[in-house]
Amino acid sequence: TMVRHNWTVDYMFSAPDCVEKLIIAANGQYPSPPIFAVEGDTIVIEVTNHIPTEGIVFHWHGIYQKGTPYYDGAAYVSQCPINPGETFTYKFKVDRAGTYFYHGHFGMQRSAGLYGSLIVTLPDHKKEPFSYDGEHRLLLNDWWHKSIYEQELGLNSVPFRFVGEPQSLLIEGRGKYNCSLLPESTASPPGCLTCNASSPWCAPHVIPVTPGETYRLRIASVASLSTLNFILENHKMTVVMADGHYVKPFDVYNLDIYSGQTYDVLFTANQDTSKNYWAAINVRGRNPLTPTGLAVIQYLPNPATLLPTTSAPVSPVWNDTATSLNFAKKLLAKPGYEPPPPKKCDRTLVLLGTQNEINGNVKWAVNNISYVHNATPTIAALKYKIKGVNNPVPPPDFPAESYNIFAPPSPPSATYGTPVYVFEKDDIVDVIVQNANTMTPNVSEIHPWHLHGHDFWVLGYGDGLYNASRDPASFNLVDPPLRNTVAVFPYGWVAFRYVADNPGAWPFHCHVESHFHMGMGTVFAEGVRHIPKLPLQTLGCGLTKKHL
Ligand SMILES: O=C1O[C@H]([C@@H](O)CO)C(O)=C1O
Repeated sequence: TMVRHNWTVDYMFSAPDCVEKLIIAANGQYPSPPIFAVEGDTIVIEVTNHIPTEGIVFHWHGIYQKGTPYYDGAAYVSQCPINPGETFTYKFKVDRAGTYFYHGHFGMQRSAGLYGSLIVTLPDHKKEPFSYDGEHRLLLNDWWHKSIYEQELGLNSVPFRFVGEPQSLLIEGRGKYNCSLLPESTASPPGCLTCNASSPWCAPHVIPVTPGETYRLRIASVASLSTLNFILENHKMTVVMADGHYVKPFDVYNLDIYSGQTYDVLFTANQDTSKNYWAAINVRGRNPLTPTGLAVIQYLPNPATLLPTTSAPVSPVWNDTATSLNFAKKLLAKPGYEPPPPKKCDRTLVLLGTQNEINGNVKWAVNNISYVHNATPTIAALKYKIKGVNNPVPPPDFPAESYNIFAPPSPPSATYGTPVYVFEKDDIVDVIVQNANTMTPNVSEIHPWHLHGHDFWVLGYGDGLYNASRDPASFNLVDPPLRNTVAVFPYGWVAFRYVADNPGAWPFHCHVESHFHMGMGTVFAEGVRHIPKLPLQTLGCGLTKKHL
């Protein structure tokens, strides 16, 4: 079946947390419209860019794009941005049921609010290995009051101005900023809107449940910066899926979700029916300065306005990495439902992620290359053999086994580049992402790494510097979980395996919006000879014009 949408994308004033600001939205809706499809459907989205001043693209996060790598929606990797006034049609198949989402993938458009849910359900003749009575979507994110243009300028300024910790946390696009914290001068519109029950912006998101019934929550994080910890007050959750793949079910009272990840969890409304409860998110992984994001679990027939009288649920302390790692290690593939990985790899790539400095600018780099876009999309450069686009060729290997990951880079040693790691079609590739100290002594940050066009098996995590002769022996080759985004913990490494069976050019990057914007990413490509003819509408920028 074809699932068709027609979207017009524009700027819009919006106040998701009661404070008005500029956002980007499709069809004047925030979050942008949800897409519902059945496994095997073809999704057709006709997008008109109504923004007068900038191009846009849409990335369909977690969708393989087999045979349509040019519709992956990564600006300057898989296509030219859609110019102001242009109409562009995405057309791709969704081949695996699960909880997904989409978002803008040009500049920091995701942080401007350009995202929505993409829910793929099973066809009638297939059944989930679990049962439930109803379901709810929960798109989670962190929120700033500055526009992405001010944020972007700050990131590119000398001295550096970081985006800082978010002002609010949102659940399904709703949150509530503590307006009393705003300076007097900005407390009138367009600043803080009146926070009262009659203002639709200031009401929390509501999750209605019938007592006794079991619900599936489709949780997705599109956060710009924060690791979020999700809690259902008083309710136990059973984790059943991660990034659209079945896991061995296990119970939790809270869960960490990194930007770019999704979880499907089940819970039963089995608490005191006279009350409503909080669904909550807190920041973990960074010293939090942001109040808890809250939604209401409404036990019907209680009114949604019956707010819990309890205080906001509390998450494990932000820097308790052992708890995060413990949760990460509980995620194992459900046997019989997910394929195990191939037993051996053809190639191992070790990638070192560092914070760095280039001409006074704070940057992030992968193997000392800080990623910058080239005006010619990588997929076009590969397909049409346009030289000089993806440099350096070949991109560098891991700098040195003797690199000191426990100290700031010394001397800062990154350069700008537009690398592409090219693999043979069907190569089995192991990737080790090595974390290190930032420019600040004794600081190493969490990074959620996302690969386009693929899922990968998460083979293991380790502390300190990866040891190629010792560590592979510890890899889980029996039941590692499949996913598209995985966190690397402070001063540690993460290893995953994937099969390069999807001809195309696929970004591999930190899903923290500012970090990717500051260069923390690279591109993998495979099966270059098999890349299909590129639709004209994806071209028309950089040297592709000359080529055409
Ligand atoms: O990219 C970042 O920059 C700051 C800090 O490292 C320098 O101000 C921070 O916390 C980041 O995640």
